[in-house]
Amino acid sequence: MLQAISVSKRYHKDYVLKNINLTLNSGDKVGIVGLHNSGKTVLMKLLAGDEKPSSGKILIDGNKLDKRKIAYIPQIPLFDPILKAKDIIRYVGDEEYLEKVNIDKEKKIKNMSLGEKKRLSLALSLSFSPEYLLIDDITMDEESKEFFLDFIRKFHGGVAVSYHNLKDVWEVIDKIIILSKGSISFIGKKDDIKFKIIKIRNSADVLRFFTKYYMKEGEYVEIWEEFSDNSVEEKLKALGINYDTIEASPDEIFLRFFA
Ligand SMILES: Nc1ncnc2c1ncn2[C@@H]1O[C@H](COP(=O)(O)OP(=O)(O)OP(=O)(O)O)[C@@H](O)[C@H]1O
Repeated sequence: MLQAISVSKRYHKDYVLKNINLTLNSGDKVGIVGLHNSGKTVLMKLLAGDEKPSSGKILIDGNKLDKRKIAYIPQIPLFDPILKAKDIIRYVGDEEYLEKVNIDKEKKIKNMSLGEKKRLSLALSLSFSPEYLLIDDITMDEESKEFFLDFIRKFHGGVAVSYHNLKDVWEVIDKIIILSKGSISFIGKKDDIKFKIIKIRNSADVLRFFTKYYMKEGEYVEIWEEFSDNSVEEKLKALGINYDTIEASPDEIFLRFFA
């Protein structure tokens, strides 16, 4: 169990993370999403033990963080550009780990794509048999991205992957954390973030009855309702108003309510 307990982080006077509480259990696959500058990278660094919180604690199984239990893939891994993959892996293990991440041992860092550097970073951690995998951002070449998504699917420990949308990680995650300006604005299972959009052709009647809901005027009125809630639809039926219902995509929901 990797935990953040009341974690805040500030640089000088500015708080970039505020009172973060989260638990990553073995087997959890969590997508951490947020807009640019919402705090994803800082949170990953703290969970990985690369930086210390200004207040609060990061614990692993109730104890002080043990970095060897965590494979942390930074947003941009930094290696000496003149070295080859085999020179780097030599510090921690043998070249079999390079084969596991499909990296040519003779390839120089300066000739690697960002995705390849991230795969090399993973190879370094694999030698420790990590229990948790933290991947900061999956912006990378398609081959590397597919590699990481597949790795997440097969990994038995706990995974947290950060990104700026849910769509690209949706298939491999089962939980969601949304960061907004350094705070958690949503935490829950994938099923907890379901909304439907009820579309009604604009009419004075509809506006009169539903002023308290989130609406967009135009040709259609849109009313957003949580999936489990049927009160708007029941009211529309009672009033004899025709409507269509569509499911909002997870990213529409994230951007509209939690970003
Ligand atoms: N070392 C630092 N010193 C000062 N401010 C920092 C430092 N590191 C991060 N920040 C600030 O913390 C905030 C959150 O940054 P962070 O990189 O975690 O965002 P992010 O969600 O990962 O963004 P992106 O999607 O662009 O990667 C930003 O305002 C950033 O400028």
